Amino acid sequence: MSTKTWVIKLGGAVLNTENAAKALFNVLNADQNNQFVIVHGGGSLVDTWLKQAGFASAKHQGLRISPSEQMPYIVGALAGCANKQLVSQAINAGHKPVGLCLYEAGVMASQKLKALGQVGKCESNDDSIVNDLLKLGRLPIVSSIGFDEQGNWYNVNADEAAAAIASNLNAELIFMTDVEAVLDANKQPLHQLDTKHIDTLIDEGVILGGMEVKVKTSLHAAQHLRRGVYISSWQKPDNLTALLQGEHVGTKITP
Ligand SMILES: Nc1ncnc2c1ncn2[C@@H]1O[C@H](COP(=O)(O)OP(=O)(O)O)[C@@H](O)[C@H]1O
Ligand SMILES: CC(=O)N[C@@H](CCC(=O)OP(=O)(O)O)C(=O)O
Repeated sequence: MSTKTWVIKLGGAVLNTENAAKALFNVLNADQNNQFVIVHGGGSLVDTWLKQAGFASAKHQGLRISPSEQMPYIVGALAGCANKQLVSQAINAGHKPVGLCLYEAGVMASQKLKALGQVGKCESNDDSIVNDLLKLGRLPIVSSIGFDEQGNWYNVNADEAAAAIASNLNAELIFMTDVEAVLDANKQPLHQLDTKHIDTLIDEGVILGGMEVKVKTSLHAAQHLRRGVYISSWQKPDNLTALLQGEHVGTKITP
């Protein structure tokens, strides 16, 4: 079997369940045929840190409005605490992780929309150290903090960050979130979704918030990568085992 590179995006809520990330890292340890890059969120940790610092935080279409004065807390939570909590669990599971942000992973950022403050969008380039780290047998764990050419920092949605890295690496892409699949209006899991179906479900308000960003980003990635992208749950490590073996678990977003 030829070696594939997989980008696995972990929703930040994985950090709220003790050792949930470690269980996923154990799955990766059992797979010697493939190589892996972890991209992670941490939205719930950012919520907590901003609240503790006395800031109100608002979202627009699933993206956190990120004023400059809040960025030290956002960067601290995502590139600092969340990243290092995952590094800690990866070491404990027997990996040799390296904590990175988008810059080292070869993804430059720029301001998405003035009204959103320091929210960044991804502008990929090739200057990445990820492949070098993979060759050294290291496990890259990438936060979604990005920089532009002037060194300004940005808060990038972690799903968009994962898609940009998967695109750079031409990798398989899995989003591990806190629900087993994208759910329909009756809360039943949807096994497959394409453009038309996604547009309808968003228009009907069935897919919203963070999931709206995730399905739109998945669709864009699936079109760019020309292959299916999966949304599944980190709550069951067996899901990850099955996905790595090519089984269909959760929702497959097709180009
Ligand atoms: N149709 C839907 N199916 C499943 N989850 C949905 C749907 N619409 C909105 N959501 C919400 O999206 C959440 C997942 O998005 P998000 O919190 O951004 O995840 P993550 O942090 O893993 O990126 C779910 O917990 C759920 O509350
Ligand atoms: C711009 C924007 O919305 N950034 C996100 C980055 C973290 C994230 O995406 O975390 P999850 O994957 O856990 O949701 C935020 O500040 O919450």
